[in-house]
Amino acid sequence: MQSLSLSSSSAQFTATVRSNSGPTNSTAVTPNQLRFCGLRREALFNGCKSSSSSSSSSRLLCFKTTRASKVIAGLSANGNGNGATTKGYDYDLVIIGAGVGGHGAALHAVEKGLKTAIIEGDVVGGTCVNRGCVPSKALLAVSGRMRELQNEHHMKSFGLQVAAAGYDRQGVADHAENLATKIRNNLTNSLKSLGVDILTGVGSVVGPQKVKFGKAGDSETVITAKDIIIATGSVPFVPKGVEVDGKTVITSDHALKLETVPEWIVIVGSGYIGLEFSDVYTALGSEVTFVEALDQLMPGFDPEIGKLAQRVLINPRKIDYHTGVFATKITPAKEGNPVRIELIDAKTKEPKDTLEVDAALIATGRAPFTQGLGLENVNVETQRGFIPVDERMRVIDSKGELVPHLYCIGDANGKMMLAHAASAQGISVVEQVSGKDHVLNHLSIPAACFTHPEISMVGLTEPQAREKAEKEGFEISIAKTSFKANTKALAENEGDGIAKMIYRPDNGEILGVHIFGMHAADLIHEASNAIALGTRIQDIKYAVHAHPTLSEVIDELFKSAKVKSDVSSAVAEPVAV
Ligand SMILES: Cc1cc2nc3c(=O)[nH]c(=O)nc-3n(C[C@H](O)[C@H](O)[C@H](O)COP(=O)(O)OP(=O)(O)OC[C@H]3O[C@@H](n4cnc5c(N)ncnc54)[C@H](O)[C@@H]3O)c2cc1C
Ligand SMILES: NC(=O)c1ccc[n+]([C@@H]2O[C@H](COP(=O)([O-])OP(=O)(O)OC[C@H]3O[C@@H](n4cnc5c(N)ncnc54)[C@H](O)[C@@H]3O)[C@@H](O)[C@H]2O)c1
Repeated sequence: MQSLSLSSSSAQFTATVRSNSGPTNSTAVTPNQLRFCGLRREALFNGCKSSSSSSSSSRLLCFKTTRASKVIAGLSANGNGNGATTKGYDYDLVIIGAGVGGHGAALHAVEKGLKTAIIEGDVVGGTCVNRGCVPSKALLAVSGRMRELQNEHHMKSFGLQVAAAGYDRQGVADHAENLATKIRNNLTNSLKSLGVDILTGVGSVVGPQKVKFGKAGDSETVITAKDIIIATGSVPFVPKGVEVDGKTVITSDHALKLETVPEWIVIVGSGYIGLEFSDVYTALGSEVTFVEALDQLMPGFDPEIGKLAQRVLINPRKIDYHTGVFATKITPAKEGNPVRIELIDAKTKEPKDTLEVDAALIATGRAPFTQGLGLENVNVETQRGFIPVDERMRVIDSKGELVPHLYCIGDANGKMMLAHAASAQGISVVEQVSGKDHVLNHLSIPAACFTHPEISMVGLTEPQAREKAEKEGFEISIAKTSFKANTKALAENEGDGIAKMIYRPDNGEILGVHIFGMHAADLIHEASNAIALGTRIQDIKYAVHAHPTLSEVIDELFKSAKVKSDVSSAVAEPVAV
């Protein structure tokens, strides 16, 4: 059971308010009162299965003060910090959780002139910055280079000779940690410089437009806000029967620290995390075995892209796999015995195999971090832990009605577990609370897997588009282009790759775009922006792309589509200049 209270007896925690409108709002804190509590994330969010182990990045910076509520009153009365408060409330907007979702919302709120506070129980930046996107991309930057340097054939094709490539594990781990620290500081400073009040402690909802934060019990502070956003994120999901010890059976929280590079590691789950870590581990010399519950690897991707990705990212590497099986019991290595993994058939549930390996990474999805948020005080029941919301991120109560002034964004609502989706949802909510209706089109949000080469996508997969077309009675067509025909890709000796577009030939609407190839993660935005802005193929195909660039792969994709009524609405009459 999760509960948002402190259990560590050594932990002395008192809440405070840091007003960031300037360095001088001391809010009863003097430098000698500032100290590290030495609390791990688990201690703060007691019982939560986040499995973070102790590190500077997962410690809580806490301040000793007992004057928090006075400070709040002072802030409101003075109109100190960002914006001017709506009459009768301490803040216009209070956000619980300073991950990328909360951070994006806070920045936009200040731009809109809202007096804003953000409550954080751990460190600013949340999963993405401290235990997700940021450190993982640092490791992937290393794996990309290692892979290239180790590929003698690839190097020779450029006429290059490279001596055997090697790496220093601690150096690689430091690169990831340093990057996380840098980005965390950047995020914190951006909040401070805009005058967002960072309130340290565990936040929860105590009633309509009312939030408390701090240590559960004696030193909590209640604040009021015209609007409240819950942005409390997620933690690794660990299936029943799996014993995580943080050393030999690990989640991404541990893997990102790269404390070891096991000779043989099983990765349970071949989604984003599994795939990205397979890229890292194999580049650093590990052998990988995937265990995937569904019948194919990478089940979340467009099947055609998945197949090609398997040919390039899995088959030629030191990777084997078991599909259609569940890992039901995983026991960490102890007393000289290896990690033991018991597999059952996903359909018949019959025992299938037992693997004995050096380590196992559990990459079976993420669980929302929503317990202990006081949702019962506003009559909200979670669904498998996720907070139910409508298309405007407005929280829905147990009777199916909207809870006024309460929103939930990011991983905690489960709509799309991506950093930029969390932030975009936050911005959308701020637009609404500032008086402008806004609905985010989730089908225009791109996603990318940062393997070498990368995979990216936006909108529907081909099977999803076919299903929709059948239901709604329209035709779909597919266009494809290859990186093999692209000058820049060939100059880089990176011809492995395709771009695929699913579209409506009757009106030129783009339904989905999927790219596998060099820099696919950067290339997808032309398509995602087109979908977001409602741009049709017959218009975008006239846009000019620099030569020679990888983006010509996408240019060719648009140009090769066959739209029946090929009448451009955007191409203006020729103008003499
Ligand atoms: C290994 C890995 C790699 C990833 N890579 C990518 C990627 O490349 N691109 C991408 O788009 N996404 C990636 N993601 C997903 C991305 O990290 C998440 O989608 C994103 O972090 C969600 O943001 P959020 O703001 O909803 O929640 P979080 O980032 O989880 O932030 C929630 C914050 O709320 C705080 N909090 C929770 N409860 C309370 C409370 N009661 N009171 C106060 N504070 C509280 C937490 O401490 C945390 O700081 C990755 C995830 C992982 C695990
Ligand atoms: N580059 C990125 O944007 C990026 C990178 C990492 C993570 N993420 C986000 O983090 C979230 C979590 O990533 P993830 O890879 O853990 O989840 P995921 O949902 O992408 O993949 C989980 C995989 O595990 C399989 N699985 C689940 N239970 C299993 C079991 N008991 N045995 C065997 N297989 C099992 C599922 O079938 C699925 O293929 C994702 O939603 C993703 O959006 C994004």
